[in-house]
Amino acid sequence: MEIVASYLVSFLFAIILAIYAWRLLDWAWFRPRKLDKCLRKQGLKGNSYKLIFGDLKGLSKSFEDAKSKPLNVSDDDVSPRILPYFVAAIKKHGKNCFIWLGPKPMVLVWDPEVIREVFNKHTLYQKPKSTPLTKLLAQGIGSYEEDKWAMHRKILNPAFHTEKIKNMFSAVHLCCTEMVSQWEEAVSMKGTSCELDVWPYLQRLTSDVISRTAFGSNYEEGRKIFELQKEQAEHVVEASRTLYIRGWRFLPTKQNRRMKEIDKEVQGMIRGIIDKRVKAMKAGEGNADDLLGILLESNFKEIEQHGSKDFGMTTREVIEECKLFYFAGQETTSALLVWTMILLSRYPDWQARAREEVLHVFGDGTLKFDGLNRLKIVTMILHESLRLYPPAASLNRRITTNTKLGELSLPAGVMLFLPILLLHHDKEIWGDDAMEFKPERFSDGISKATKGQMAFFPFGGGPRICIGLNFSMVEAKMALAMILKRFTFELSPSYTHAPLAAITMQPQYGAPLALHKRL
Ligand code: HEM
Repeated sequence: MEIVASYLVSFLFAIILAIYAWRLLDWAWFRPRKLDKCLRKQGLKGNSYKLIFGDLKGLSKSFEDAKSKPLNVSDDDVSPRILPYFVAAIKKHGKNCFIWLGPKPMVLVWDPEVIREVFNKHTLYQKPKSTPLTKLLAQGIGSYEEDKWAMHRKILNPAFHTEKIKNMFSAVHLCCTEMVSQWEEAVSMKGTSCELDVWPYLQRLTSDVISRTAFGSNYEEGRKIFELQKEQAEHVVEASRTLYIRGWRFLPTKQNRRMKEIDKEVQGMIRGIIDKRVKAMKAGEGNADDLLGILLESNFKEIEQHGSKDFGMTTREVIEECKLFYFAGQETTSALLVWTMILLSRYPDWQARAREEVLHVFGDGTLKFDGLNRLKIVTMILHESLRLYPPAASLNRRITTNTKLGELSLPAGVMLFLPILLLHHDKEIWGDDAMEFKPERFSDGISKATKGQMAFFPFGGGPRICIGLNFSMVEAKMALAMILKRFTFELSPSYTHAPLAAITMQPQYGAPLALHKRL
Protein backbone atom coordinates (compact mmCIF):
# COMPACT_ATOMS: atom_id res chain seq x y z
CA MET A 1 0.00 0.00 0.00
CA GLU A 2 2.82 2.36 0.97
CA ILE A 3 4.65 1.56 -2.26
CA VAL A 4 1.52 2.35 -4.30
CA ALA A 5 1.11 5.67 -2.46
CA SER A 6 4.72 6.61 -3.05
CA TYR A 7 4.38 5.72 -6.78
CA LEU A 8 1.28 7.86 -6.91
CA VAL A 9 3.04 10.83 -5.30
CA SER A 10 6.02 10.46 -7.68
CA PHE A 11 3.62 10.19 -10.62
CA LEU A 12 1.75 13.32 -9.56
CA PHE A 13 5.02 15.12 -9.00
CA ALA A 14 6.20 14.10 -12.49
CA ILE A 15 2.94 15.37 -14.02
CA ILE A 16 3.23 18.74 -12.24
CA LEU A 17 6.86 19.00 -13.32
CA ALA A 18 5.91 18.15 -16.91
CA ILE A 19 3.17 20.81 -16.89
CA TYR A 20 5.60 23.46 -15.62
CA ALA A 21 8.28 22.38 -18.11
CA TRP A 22 5.75 22.59 -20.93
CA ARG A 23 4.58 26.04 -19.83
CA LEU A 24 8.16 27.25 -19.63
CA LEU A 25 8.96 25.88 -23.08
CA ASP A 26 5.80 27.39 -24.48
CA TRP A 27 6.59 30.81 -22.93
CA ALA A 28 10.25 30.81 -23.95
CA TRP A 29 10.10 29.13 -27.36
CA PHE A 30 6.89 27.80 -28.92
CA ARG A 31 4.74 30.89 -28.34
CA PRO A 32 7.37 33.42 -29.52
CA ARG A 33 7.95 31.23 -32.61
CA LYS A 34 4.21 31.18 -33.33
CA LEU A 35 3.93 34.96 -32.89
CA ASP A 36 7.03 35.49 -35.04
CA LYS A 37 5.50 33.47 -37.88
CA CYS A 38 2.20 35.30 -37.60
CA LEU A 39 3.82 38.77 -37.75
CA ARG A 40 6.18 37.92 -40.63
CA LYS A 41 3.31 36.45 -42.65
CA GLN A 42 1.73 39.90 -42.56
CA GLY A 43 4.84 41.64 -43.86
CA LEU A 44 6.30 42.81 -40.55
CA LYS A 45 10.04 42.51 -40.13
CA GLY A 46 12.33 42.20 -37.13
CA ASN A 47 15.39 40.44 -35.80
CA SER A 48 15.08 36.70 -35.37
CA TYR A 49 13.99 35.68 -31.91
CA LYS A 50 16.80 34.96 -29.44
CA LEU A 51 15.85 32.56 -26.66
CA ILE A 52 14.19 34.25 -23.66
CA PHE A 53 16.03 37.58 -23.99
CA GLY A 54 15.04 38.52 -27.54
CA ASP A 55 16.41 42.02 -28.23
CA LEU A 56 16.71 43.06 -24.57
CA LYS A 57 20.51 42.90 -24.40
CA GLY A 58 20.86 44.99 -27.57
CA LEU A 59 18.21 47.39 -26.29
CA SER A 60 19.99 47.95 -23.02
CA LYS A 61 23.38 48.37 -24.75
CA SER A 62 21.96 50.84 -27.27
CA PHE A 63 20.82 53.10 -24.40
CA GLU A 64 24.25 52.92 -22.77
CA ASP A 65 25.99 53.74 -26.08
CA ALA A 66 23.63 56.62 -26.85
CA LYS A 67 24.13 58.05 -23.37
CA SER A 68 27.87 58.35 -23.92
CA LYS A 69 27.58 60.61 -26.99
CA PRO A 70 26.25 64.17 -26.54
CA LEU A 71 24.71 65.98 -29.52
CA ASN A 72 25.50 69.27 -31.20
CA VAL A 73 23.68 72.10 -29.47
CA SER A 74 21.69 72.80 -32.63
CA ASP A 75 20.68 69.17 -33.17
CA ASP A 76 17.00 68.59 -32.41
CA ASP A 77 17.02 65.17 -34.02
CA VAL A 78 17.13 63.52 -30.62
CA SER A 79 15.48 60.19 -31.49
CA PRO A 80 18.77 58.27 -32.02
CA ARG A 81 19.64 59.20 -28.43
CA ILE A 82 16.18 58.67 -26.89
CA LEU A 83 14.86 55.69 -28.87
CA PRO A 84 18.14 54.30 -30.27
CA TYR A 85 17.05 50.69 -30.68
CA PHE A 86 13.85 51.51 -32.54
CA VAL A 87 15.59 54.03 -34.79
CA ALA A 88 18.15 51.33 -35.68
CA ALA A 89 15.37 48.75 -36.21
CA ILE A 90 13.52 51.10 -38.58
CA LYS A 91 16.73 51.70 -40.55
CA LYS A 92 17.26 47.96 -40.84
CA HIS A 93 13.71 46.68 -41.35
CA GLY A 94 11.61 49.68 -42.38
CA LYS A 95 8.63 51.23 -40.58
CA ASN A 96 6.67 47.94 -40.53
CA CYS A 97 8.85 46.38 -37.90
CA PHE A 98 8.90 44.81 -34.46
CA ILE A 99 11.44 44.12 -31.75
CA TRP A 100 11.58 41.39 -29.10
CA LEU A 101 11.00 42.54 -25.53
CA GLY A 102 12.18 39.25 -24.10
CA PRO A 103 9.82 36.58 -25.43
CA LYS A 104 7.19 39.16 -26.45
CA PRO A 105 7.18 40.95 -29.80
CA MET A 106 6.52 44.69 -29.76
CA VAL A 107 5.12 46.10 -33.00
CA LEU A 108 5.78 49.68 -34.01
CA VAL A 109 2.54 51.59 -34.72
CA TRP A 110 3.16 54.49 -37.06
CA ASP A 111 -0.22 55.25 -38.61
CA PRO A 112 -1.91 58.18 -36.77
CA GLU A 113 -5.39 56.74 -37.35
CA VAL A 114 -4.36 53.39 -35.90
CA ILE A 115 -2.87 55.19 -32.91
CA ARG A 116 -6.19 56.97 -32.40
CA GLU A 117 -7.97 53.59 -32.44
CA VAL A 118 -5.54 52.19 -29.88
CA PHE A 119 -6.22 55.12 -27.53
CA ASN A 120 -9.97 54.98 -27.99
CA LYS A 121 -10.34 51.22 -27.49
CA HIS A 122 -8.51 51.28 -24.20
CA THR A 123 -10.05 48.11 -22.81
CA LEU A 124 -8.75 46.13 -25.79
CA TYR A 125 -5.31 47.78 -25.87
CA GLN A 126 -4.26 47.89 -22.27
CA LYS A 127 -1.22 49.20 -20.43
CA PRO A 128 1.62 46.69 -20.15
CA LYS A 129 1.58 44.73 -16.89
CA SER A 130 4.08 46.11 -14.40
CA THR A 131 6.42 43.63 -12.79
CA PRO A 132 6.39 43.40 -8.97
CA LEU A 133 9.55 45.52 -9.01
CA THR A 134 8.42 48.27 -11.38
CA LYS A 135 5.16 48.43 -9.40
CA LEU A 136 7.16 49.75 -6.46
CA LEU A 137 7.45 53.21 -8.05
CA ALA A 138 3.69 53.69 -8.13
CA GLN A 139 0.56 51.94 -9.22
CA GLY A 140 -2.60 53.99 -9.06
CA ILE A 141 -4.83 55.11 -11.89
CA GLY A 142 -2.03 55.08 -14.47
CA SER A 143 -1.79 51.30 -14.32
CA TYR A 144 -5.35 50.19 -13.57
CA GLU A 145 -7.73 48.85 -16.22
CA GLU A 146 -11.45 48.58 -16.91
CA ASP A 147 -13.83 49.06 -13.93
CA LYS A 148 -11.14 49.87 -11.42
CA TRP A 149 -9.63 52.49 -13.74
CA ALA A 150 -13.09 53.96 -14.48
CA MET A 151 -13.92 54.25 -10.78
CA HIS A 152 -10.60 55.92 -9.92
CA ARG A 153 -10.82 58.30 -12.89
CA LYS A 154 -14.35 59.31 -11.86
CA ILE A 155 -13.19 60.03 -8.33
CA LEU A 156 -10.04 61.91 -9.43
CA ASN A 157 -11.41 63.94 -12.37
CA PRO A 158 -13.05 66.64 -10.19
CA ALA A 159 -9.65 67.50 -8.68
CA PHE A 160 -8.61 68.79 -12.13
CA HIS A 161 -11.73 70.70 -13.20
CA THR A 162 -11.07 74.28 -14.36
CA GLU A 163 -12.63 75.71 -11.20
CA LYS A 164 -10.29 73.65 -9.03
CA ILE A 165 -7.27 74.61 -11.14
CA LYS A 166 -8.30 78.24 -10.74
CA ASN A 167 -8.33 77.74 -6.97
CA MET A 168 -4.81 76.31 -7.14
CA PHE A 169 -3.59 79.40 -8.94
CA SER A 170 -2.40 81.33 -5.88
CA ALA A 171 -0.30 78.35 -4.69
CA VAL A 172 1.29 78.02 -8.15
CA HIS A 173 1.92 81.79 -8.16
CA LEU A 174 3.62 81.56 -4.75
CA CYS A 175 5.92 78.70 -5.82
CA CYS A 176 6.94 80.51 -9.04
CA THR A 177 7.57 83.74 -7.12
CA GLU A 178 9.81 81.90 -4.69
CA MET A 179 11.84 80.38 -7.53
CA VAL A 180 12.37 83.61 -9.47
CA SER A 181 13.25 85.43 -6.24
CA GLN A 182 16.01 82.89 -5.67
CA TRP A 183 17.24 83.50 -9.22
CA GLU A 184 17.16 87.25 -8.63
CA GLU A 185 19.20 86.81 -5.49
CA ALA A 186 21.75 84.69 -7.35
CA VAL A 187 21.95 87.31 -10.10
CA SER A 188 22.25 90.27 -7.72
CA MET A 189 25.18 88.60 -5.95
CA LYS A 190 27.05 88.74 -9.27
CA GLY A 191 25.77 92.11 -10.51
CA THR A 192 23.13 91.92 -13.23
CA SER A 193 23.90 88.49 -14.74
CA CYS A 194 24.88 85.07 -13.54
CA GLU A 195 25.22 81.52 -14.72
CA LEU A 196 22.79 79.08 -13.17
CA ASP A 197 21.82 75.47 -13.79
CA VAL A 198 18.05 76.00 -13.92
CA TRP A 199 17.20 72.27 -14.07
CA PRO A 200 17.27 71.54 -10.30
CA TYR A 201 15.29 74.75 -9.66
CA LEU A 202 12.59 73.74 -12.14
CA GLN A 203 12.39 70.27 -10.60
CA ARG A 204 12.03 71.82 -7.19
CA LEU A 205 9.39 74.24 -8.49
CA THR A 206 7.17 71.50 -9.89
CA SER A 207 7.65 69.41 -6.71
CA ASP A 208 6.64 72.38 -4.60
CA VAL A 209 3.61 73.05 -6.82
CA ILE A 210 2.31 69.48 -6.58
CA SER A 211 2.99 69.36 -2.82
CA ARG A 212 1.02 72.52 -2.20
CA THR A 213 -1.81 72.07 -4.68
CA ALA A 214 -2.46 68.35 -4.36
CA PHE A 215 -1.39 67.63 -0.80
CA GLY A 216 -1.72 70.98 0.97
CA SER A 217 1.86 70.71 2.24
CA ASN A 218 5.04 72.26 0.91
CA TYR A 219 8.24 71.16 -0.79
CA GLU A 220 10.09 70.63 2.49
CA GLU A 221 7.41 68.22 3.73
CA GLY A 222 7.44 66.26 0.48
CA ARG A 223 11.17 66.70 -0.26
CA LYS A 224 12.27 63.29 0.99
CA ILE A 225 9.41 61.62 -0.93
CA PHE A 226 10.53 63.30 -4.18
CA GLU A 227 14.15 62.36 -3.63
CA LEU A 228 13.25 58.74 -2.91
CA GLN A 229 10.80 58.51 -5.83
CA LYS A 230 13.50 59.92 -8.12
CA GLU A 231 15.93 57.24 -6.99
CA GLN A 232 13.21 54.59 -7.34
CA ALA A 233 12.56 55.79 -10.91
CA GLU A 234 16.22 55.18 -11.79
CA HIS A 235 15.97 51.60 -10.48
CA VAL A 236 12.71 51.11 -12.38
CA VAL A 237 14.24 52.33 -15.67
CA GLU A 238 17.09 49.85 -15.17
CA ALA A 239 14.73 47.02 -14.21
CA SER A 240 12.45 47.68 -17.19
CA ARG A 241 15.34 47.19 -19.62
CA THR A 242 16.09 43.70 -18.35
CA LEU A 243 13.99 40.55 -18.33
CA TYR A 244 11.93 39.99 -15.22
CA ILE A 245 11.98 36.36 -14.13
CA ARG A 246 9.13 35.34 -11.84
CA GLY A 247 10.26 35.32 -8.20
CA TRP A 248 13.30 37.52 -8.90
CA ARG A 249 12.05 40.15 -6.48
CA PHE A 250 12.54 37.75 -3.57
CA LEU A 251 16.28 37.50 -4.19
CA PRO A 252 18.21 39.72 -1.80
CA THR A 253 20.14 41.58 -4.52
CA LYS A 254 21.39 45.08 -3.71
CA GLN A 255 18.88 46.66 -6.10
CA ASN A 256 15.92 44.61 -4.86
CA ARG A 257 16.69 45.44 -1.25
CA ARG A 258 17.04 49.15 -1.99
CA MET A 259 13.82 49.27 -4.01
CA LYS A 260 11.87 47.65 -1.18
CA GLU A 261 13.48 49.94 1.40
CA ILE A 262 12.50 53.01 -0.64
CA ASP A 263 8.94 51.75 -1.04
CA LYS A 264 8.61 51.18 2.69
CA GLU A 265 9.99 54.59 3.51
CA VAL A 266 7.80 56.42 0.96
CA GLN A 267 4.70 54.57 2.14
CA GLY A 268 5.50 55.47 5.75
CA MET A 269 5.91 59.15 4.90
CA ILE A 270 2.70 59.27 2.88
CA ARG A 271 0.86 57.59 5.73
CA GLY A 272 2.17 60.37 7.98
CA ILE A 273 0.82 63.06 5.62
CA ILE A 274 -2.51 61.22 5.39
CA ASP A 275 -2.84 60.83 9.18
CA LYS A 276 -2.19 64.51 9.65
CA ARG A 277 -4.86 65.41 7.09
CA VAL A 278 -7.39 62.95 8.52
CA LYS A 279 -6.97 64.54 11.93
CA ALA A 280 -7.40 68.00 10.44
CA MET A 281 -10.50 66.95 8.49
CA LYS A 282 -12.05 65.37 11.56
CA ALA A 283 -11.47 68.65 13.38
CA GLY A 284 -13.28 70.42 10.55
CA GLU A 285 -10.02 71.85 9.19
CA GLY A 286 -7.88 71.05 6.16
CA ASN A 287 -8.77 71.37 2.50
CA ALA A 288 -11.33 68.71 1.54
CA ASP A 289 -11.22 70.02 -2.02
CA ASP A 290 -7.67 69.25 -3.14
CA LEU A 291 -6.48 65.91 -4.49
CA LEU A 292 -5.67 64.44 -1.07
CA GLY A 293 -8.99 65.68 0.33
CA ILE A 294 -10.87 64.05 -2.56
CA LEU A 295 -8.96 60.78 -2.15
CA LEU A 296 -9.62 60.66 1.58
CA GLU A 297 -13.26 61.56 1.23
CA SER A 298 -13.62 58.65 -1.18
CA ASN A 299 -11.79 56.47 1.31
CA PHE A 300 -13.63 57.14 4.51
CA LYS A 301 -17.02 58.35 3.37
CA GLU A 302 -17.60 55.70 0.73
CA ILE A 303 -16.07 52.79 2.57
CA GLU A 304 -17.47 53.71 5.93
CA GLN A 305 -20.91 54.44 4.53
CA HIS A 306 -21.16 51.53 2.11
CA GLY A 307 -18.76 49.18 3.86
CA SER A 308 -17.40 48.09 0.50
CA LYS A 309 -14.43 48.94 -1.65
CA ASP A 310 -16.67 48.87 -4.73
CA PHE A 311 -17.64 52.44 -3.85
CA GLY A 312 -14.34 54.07 -3.01
CA MET A 313 -10.65 53.64 -2.50
CA THR A 314 -8.97 51.53 0.13
CA THR A 315 -6.23 53.16 2.20
CA ARG A 316 -3.66 51.17 0.23
CA GLU A 317 -5.11 52.54 -3.01
CA VAL A 318 -5.04 56.10 -1.65
CA ILE A 319 -1.33 55.66 -0.87
CA GLU A 320 -0.64 54.34 -4.36
CA GLU A 321 -2.43 57.31 -5.94
CA CYS A 322 -0.40 59.70 -3.77
CA LYS A 323 2.83 57.96 -4.85
CA LEU A 324 1.78 58.29 -8.49
CA PHE A 325 0.84 61.97 -8.24
CA TYR A 326 4.00 62.86 -6.33
CA PHE A 327 5.89 61.45 -9.29
CA ALA A 328 3.72 62.22 -12.36
CA GLY A 329 2.89 65.73 -11.23
CA GLN A 330 6.52 66.72 -10.93
CA GLU A 331 8.68 64.82 -13.38
CA THR A 332 6.76 65.77 -16.53
CA THR A 333 6.13 69.51 -16.15
CA SER A 334 9.73 70.17 -15.10
CA ALA A 335 10.87 68.45 -18.32
CA LEU A 336 8.51 70.62 -20.38
CA LEU A 337 9.83 73.78 -18.73
CA VAL A 338 13.50 72.93 -19.03
CA TRP A 339 13.34 72.08 -22.77
CA THR A 340 11.30 75.23 -23.39
CA MET A 341 13.94 77.35 -21.66
CA ILE A 342 16.71 75.64 -23.62
CA LEU A 343 14.88 76.25 -26.91
CA LEU A 344 14.11 79.88 -26.08
CA SER A 345 17.79 80.37 -25.23
CA ARG A 346 18.66 79.19 -28.72
CA TYR A 347 15.92 81.24 -30.38
CA PRO A 348 16.17 84.76 -28.86
CA ASP A 349 13.68 86.14 -31.37
CA TRP A 350 10.97 83.82 -30.03
CA GLN A 351 12.06 84.59 -26.49
CA ALA A 352 11.58 88.31 -27.23
CA ARG A 353 8.18 87.72 -28.87
CA ALA A 354 6.98 85.68 -25.90
CA ARG A 355 8.18 88.36 -23.45
CA GLU A 356 6.47 91.08 -25.44
CA GLU A 357 3.22 89.14 -25.26
CA VAL A 358 3.53 88.57 -21.51
CA LEU A 359 4.17 92.28 -20.93
CA HIS A 360 1.30 93.19 -23.22
CA VAL A 361 -1.15 90.91 -21.38
CA PHE A 362 -0.04 91.56 -17.81
CA GLY A 363 1.84 94.86 -18.00
CA ASP A 364 3.88 95.39 -14.85
CA GLY A 365 1.15 94.03 -12.63
CA THR A 366 0.76 90.60 -11.10
CA LEU A 367 -0.14 87.59 -13.21
CA LYS A 368 -3.82 86.67 -13.24
CA PHE A 369 -5.37 83.30 -14.07
CA ASP A 370 -7.61 84.65 -16.83
CA GLY A 371 -4.67 86.37 -18.53
CA LEU A 372 -2.94 83.01 -19.03
CA ASN A 373 -5.61 82.08 -21.59
CA ARG A 374 -4.61 85.10 -23.65
CA LEU A 375 -0.96 83.98 -23.97
CA LYS A 376 -1.17 82.78 -27.56
CA ILE A 377 2.53 82.91 -28.46
CA VAL A 378 3.59 81.30 -25.18
CA THR A 379 1.11 78.48 -25.86
CA MET A 380 2.47 78.00 -29.40
CA ILE A 381 5.99 77.83 -27.99
CA LEU A 382 4.99 75.27 -25.35
CA HIS A 383 3.32 73.11 -28.02
CA GLU A 384 6.38 73.30 -30.28
CA SER A 385 8.59 72.39 -27.32
CA LEU A 386 6.31 69.41 -26.55
CA ARG A 387 6.53 68.40 -30.20
CA LEU A 388 10.32 68.46 -30.40
CA TYR A 389 11.00 67.31 -26.82
CA PRO A 390 7.96 65.37 -25.57
CA PRO A 391 8.59 64.50 -21.90
CA ALA A 392 7.13 61.01 -22.54
CA ALA A 393 8.86 59.89 -25.75
CA SER A 394 6.78 56.77 -26.29
CA LEU A 395 3.92 54.73 -24.86
CA ASN A 396 3.34 50.98 -24.81
CA ARG A 397 0.22 48.85 -24.93
CA ARG A 398 -0.51 45.13 -24.86
CA ILE A 399 -3.12 43.29 -26.86
CA THR A 400 -5.46 41.36 -24.62
CA THR A 401 -7.35 39.36 -27.22
CA ASN A 402 -6.84 38.46 -30.91
CA THR A 403 -7.75 41.58 -32.80
CA LYS A 404 -7.71 43.39 -36.12
CA LEU A 405 -5.79 46.64 -35.96
CA GLY A 406 -5.58 48.62 -39.20
CA GLU A 407 -4.31 46.17 -41.80
CA LEU A 408 -2.96 43.75 -39.21
CA SER A 409 -4.49 40.78 -37.41
CA LEU A 410 -2.68 40.66 -34.12
CA PRO A 411 -2.83 37.82 -31.61
CA ALA A 412 -3.13 38.35 -27.85
CA GLY A 413 0.26 38.75 -26.23
CA VAL A 414 1.67 41.14 -28.85
CA MET A 415 2.83 44.49 -27.50
CA LEU A 416 2.41 47.82 -29.28
CA PHE A 417 4.90 50.67 -29.35
CA LEU A 418 3.45 54.16 -29.91
CA PRO A 419 6.46 56.34 -30.75
CA ILE A 420 5.32 59.85 -29.74
CA LEU A 421 8.75 61.30 -30.53
CA LEU A 422 9.04 59.72 -33.98
CA LEU A 423 5.59 60.90 -35.04
CA HIS A 424 6.29 64.38 -33.72
CA HIS A 425 9.41 64.49 -35.93
CA ASP A 426 7.97 62.80 -39.02
CA LYS A 427 8.69 64.81 -42.18
CA GLU A 428 5.74 63.23 -43.99
CA ILE A 429 3.42 64.74 -41.39
CA TRP A 430 5.15 68.00 -40.45
CA GLY A 431 7.00 68.80 -43.70
CA ASP A 432 10.70 69.09 -44.54
CA ASP A 433 11.21 71.56 -41.70
CA ALA A 434 9.95 69.00 -39.14
CA MET A 435 13.24 69.20 -37.22
CA GLU A 436 13.14 72.98 -36.95
CA PHE A 437 11.77 74.96 -34.02
CA LYS A 438 8.84 76.79 -35.60
CA PRO A 439 6.13 77.63 -33.07
CA GLU A 440 4.14 79.32 -35.85
CA ARG A 441 2.95 75.85 -36.94
CA PHE A 442 0.60 75.99 -33.95
CA SER A 443 -0.68 79.51 -34.67
CA ASP A 444 -4.14 78.17 -35.57
CA GLY A 445 -4.23 75.47 -32.90
CA ILE A 446 -3.29 71.82 -32.72
CA SER A 447 -5.83 70.35 -35.14
CA LYS A 448 -4.82 72.77 -37.92
CA ALA A 449 -1.14 71.95 -37.31
CA THR A 450 -1.78 68.21 -37.49
CA LYS A 451 -4.49 68.44 -40.16
CA GLY A 452 -6.72 66.58 -37.74
CA GLN A 453 -4.41 63.59 -37.49
CA MET A 454 -3.30 61.89 -34.26
CA ALA A 455 0.24 63.11 -34.89
CA PHE A 456 0.74 65.30 -31.81
CA PHE A 457 -0.02 63.49 -28.57
CA PRO A 458 2.44 64.50 -25.83
CA PHE A 459 -0.32 63.84 -23.25
CA GLY A 460 -1.53 60.55 -24.76
CA GLY A 461 -5.09 60.39 -26.09
CA GLY A 462 -8.60 58.95 -25.82
CA PRO A 463 -10.32 58.44 -22.47
CA ARG A 464 -6.96 57.84 -20.74
CA ILE A 465 -5.45 61.14 -21.81
CA CYS A 466 -3.31 62.76 -19.12
CA ILE A 467 -5.49 63.85 -16.21
CA GLY A 468 -3.03 66.68 -15.42
CA LEU A 469 -2.95 68.20 -18.95
CA ASN A 470 -4.68 71.51 -18.15
CA PHE A 471 -3.03 71.79 -14.78
CA SER A 472 0.47 71.37 -16.21
CA MET A 473 -0.19 73.86 -19.02
CA VAL A 474 -1.35 76.47 -16.48
CA GLU A 475 1.71 75.78 -14.34
CA ALA A 476 4.10 75.97 -17.31
CA LYS A 477 2.56 79.21 -18.65
CA MET A 478 2.68 80.81 -15.25
CA ALA A 479 6.32 79.85 -14.63
CA LEU A 480 7.40 80.91 -18.08
CA ALA A 481 5.54 84.23 -17.89
CA MET A 482 7.17 85.05 -14.58
CA ILE A 483 10.64 84.11 -15.85
CA LEU A 484 10.23 86.10 -19.07
CA LYS A 485 9.07 89.15 -17.18
CA ARG A 486 12.15 89.25 -14.99
CA PHE A 487 15.00 87.79 -17.06
CA THR A 488 16.50 87.37 -20.47
CA PHE A 489 18.50 84.17 -20.84
CA GLU A 490 20.83 82.30 -23.17
CA LEU A 491 22.74 79.02 -23.12
CA SER A 492 25.90 79.04 -21.04
CA PRO A 493 29.06 77.92 -22.90
CA SER A 494 29.15 74.98 -20.46
CA TYR A 495 25.78 73.63 -21.67
CA THR A 496 26.04 70.14 -23.15
CA HIS A 497 23.15 69.02 -25.32
CA ALA A 498 22.38 65.51 -24.16
CA PRO A 499 18.69 64.59 -23.86
CA LEU A 500 18.50 61.49 -21.70
CA ALA A 501 15.91 58.72 -21.89
CA ALA A 502 14.86 58.30 -18.25
CA ILE A 503 11.14 57.85 -17.47
CA THR A 504 10.83 61.32 -19.02
CA MET A 505 13.25 63.04 -21.39
CA GLN A 506 15.73 64.98 -19.26
CA PRO A 507 18.89 67.04 -19.82
CA GLN A 508 21.66 64.61 -18.84
CA TYR A 509 24.08 67.35 -17.78
CA GLY A 510 21.53 69.87 -16.52
CA ALA A 511 20.67 73.21 -18.10
CA PRO A 512 23.28 75.86 -17.25
CA LEU A 513 22.01 79.18 -18.60
CA ALA A 514 23.29 82.74 -18.44
CA LEU A 515 20.52 84.74 -16.72
CA HIS A 516 20.36 88.50 -17.15
CA LYS A 517 18.14 90.59 -14.94
CA ARG A 518 15.77 92.80 -16.95
CA LEU A 519 16.30 96.36 -15.89
C1 HEM B 1 3.99 68.30 -19.46
C2 HEM B 1 3.39 67.60 -18.56
C3 HEM B 1 2.84 66.23 -18.74
C4 HEM B 1 2.99 65.33 -19.77
C5 HEM B 1 3.77 65.51 -21.06
C6 HEM B 1 2.22 64.15 -19.42
C7 HEM B 1 2.11 63.03 -20.23
C8 HEM B 1 1.22 62.00 -19.97
C9 HEM B 1 0.94 60.93 -20.91
C10 HEM B 1 1.60 60.74 -22.25
C11 HEM B 1 -0.01 60.14 -20.34
C12 HEM B 1 -0.67 58.92 -20.97
C13 HEM B 1 0.01 57.65 -20.57
C14 HEM B 1 -0.53 56.45 -21.35
O1 HEM B 1 -1.54 56.58 -22.05
O2 HEM B 1 0.08 55.38 -21.25
C15 HEM B 1 -0.31 60.68 -19.04
C16 HEM B 1 -1.20 60.13 -18.13
C17 HEM B 1 -1.34 60.58 -16.84
N1 HEM B 1 -0.81 61.74 -16.31
FE1 HEM B 1 0.34 63.09 -17.27
N2 HEM B 1 1.65 64.34 -18.19
C18 HEM B 1 1.99 65.59 -17.74
C19 HEM B 1 1.61 66.17 -16.55
C20 HEM B 1 0.91 65.54 -15.56
C21 HEM B 1 0.58 66.13 -14.28
C22 HEM B 1 0.97 67.53 -13.84
C23 HEM B 1 -0.11 65.17 -13.59
C24 HEM B 1 -0.71 65.22 -12.21
C25 HEM B 1 -0.90 66.30 -11.52
C26 HEM B 1 -0.23 64.00 -14.44
C27 HEM B 1 -0.87 62.83 -14.10
C28 HEM B 1 -1.17 61.83 -14.99
C29 HEM B 1 -1.98 60.65 -14.65
C30 HEM B 1 -2.56 60.34 -13.29
C31 HEM B 1 -2.09 59.89 -15.82
C32 HEM B 1 -2.85 58.57 -15.99
C33 HEM B 1 -4.24 58.86 -16.52
C34 HEM B 1 -5.07 57.60 -16.75
O3 HEM B 1 -4.52 56.53 -16.99
O4 HEM B 1 -6.30 57.74 -16.70
N3 HEM B 1 0.40 64.26 -15.62
N4 HEM B 1 0.44 61.83 -18.84
